[in-house]
Formats: sequence, structure tokens, C-alpha cells
Amino acid sequence: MTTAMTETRQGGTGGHPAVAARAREVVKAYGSGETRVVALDRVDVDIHRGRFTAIMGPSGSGKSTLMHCLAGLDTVTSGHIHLDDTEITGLKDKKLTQLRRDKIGFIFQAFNLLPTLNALENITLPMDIAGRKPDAQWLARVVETVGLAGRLKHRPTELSGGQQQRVAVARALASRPQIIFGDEPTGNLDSRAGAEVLGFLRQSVDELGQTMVMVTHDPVAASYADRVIFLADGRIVDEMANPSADQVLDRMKDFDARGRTS
Ligand SMILES: Nc1ncnc2c1ncn2[C@@H]1O[C@H](COP(=O)(O)OP(=O)(O)OP(=O)(O)O)[C@@H](O)[C@H]1O
Repeated sequence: MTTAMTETRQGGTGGHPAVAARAREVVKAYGSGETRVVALDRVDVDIHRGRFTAIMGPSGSGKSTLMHCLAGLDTVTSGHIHLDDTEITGLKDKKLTQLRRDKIGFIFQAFNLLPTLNALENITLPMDIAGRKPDAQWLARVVETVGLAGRLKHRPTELSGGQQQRVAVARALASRPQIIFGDEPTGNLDSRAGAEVLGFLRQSVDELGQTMVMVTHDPVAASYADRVIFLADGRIVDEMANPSADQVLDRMKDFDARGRTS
């Protein structure tokens, strides 16, 4: 069994550990027989509420699979995933879709903005679809935090890549989801724009109390996180608190030098 369950902070009420998402004994296998690939091999992990967690590891180690399983975008072969108090493994499609819509935010490498809508319309689109009214005060704060106040009327083509990703970050934050998952959210950006977006993700954790989980290949991106979880061959093999980019880089070089053992 591989484990990344460190001491969690206690929540404000009832002494519950501040865990936003929890995986227990999660196995994800693709295919069968000789072509069977075990992408996740009995993974246990607690994602801490109000913290920024990065998931790293060599290519093919299971990072995206773990994120997709935690976010209910993919089913598990066995094991259990809880988001907050809700076990999502075994939920019917409709319930799962509803839960994803109401409780989870996503930021992908491709910004996925609609070209015909302006920045503000893109930000509020998921809530419009869900028939929910945005909280005006919160929305103003989010827009302010990601530095888009002067750009709300612009369409995506009138924005830089960094600004487009800031719109995607604001869109994920706007509905105050319990947790936001990012899959290489700065993968398409140059280092300056990437640093800006990572700064906003960091700020949204520090100032808005957001819970953030990010898959990344980039040690500099991981250094913005409070904690890095390292995967190798579908197992959690290490973790690091308050990492520096150099520490993460050294750990990644270790994978290359010593093979994929902890
Ligand atoms: N749909 C699928 N069908 C079969 N095998 C899959 C599928 N998705 C992922 N895999 C396999 O599962 C393993 C983990 O894949 P995953 O994409 O989670 O890795 P990763 O760490 O995110 O990789 P990368 O850094 O290259 O994106 C790999 O061996 C991959 O080939």
C-alpha cells in the first residue's frame, strides 16, 4: 500500500480533519489480460482543505489518472474516493455530474474559453448553465484577485495567453467550489505568464481559502504548492512540504538516476 496521509489540520468545528478529498486503496487498471496496465496501485491520499497540493512524477506514473479519479472524471477499478463527506465511487452518472458541477472547479492546459463570449461571460458561464446566480461580491473579489478588472469586456482573442488562463482560473473560482483541479494549468504559457497564473493560484489559496490540486511536470510550478506528492509507477513514493524548485528538481533527477523507487 502506498500512503500520503500526513497529519491534517483540524477543522474549525467538530474536530474533523481538514480533508477536502480522500483516496483509499485506489486501484485503476486499464485493459485486461496481457494488455492490462495498472495506472494506480493501491493509492491512499488525503488532500488538505485550504492548501495547494501539487502532483508530480515521471511521464506515465499516473498523475492525470489520480487527478481524474479524485475529480470523478474517471471511475476506479477498486477502492474509495471521498469528496468532503460524499463517497463518489459508486455514484450514478447523474449524481456525479451534479456533484462535479456544484463542488469542483477545473483548469486545463487548454483554456477552453468560448470565443464568442467576453471574459465576464466566460467566467459566469458554468453558473449560467447551472441556473445559479453568481454572488456579485465574491465575483468582484475573484476578478480583482486574478487582475482582470479592466479586461472583462474583452473576448478571448483580445487577451494574451496568460490573461486567457486567468479567465479560466476566475471561471473555476467563481462558483466557490470545494476543490479546484488543474491539469498542467501553465503548460501552454511562457514562463512569465505561467508565473503570473501560478501567483494567482497561490493567492486564491492564501486569500480566498481555496483548495487547489495541480498536476505538473514543472518543478518551478510545484514550488508554488504547500505540498508535493510524488508518483512513480502508480504509487505514491514520496512527498515534500513547502518545497523549493531546486528540491523538487533534485527529487525528480533521483527518479531518473535511481529508477522509480523511493
Ligand atoms: N485510457 C487509457 N487506456 C489505457 N492505458 C491508459 C489510459 N490512460 C492512461 N493509461 C496508462 O496509465 C498509465 C498512467 O497514465 P497517466 O496519464 O495517468 O500518467 P501521467 O503521469 O499523467 O503521464 P504524463 O506525465 O505523460 O501525462 C500510463 O501507463 C498510461 O499509458
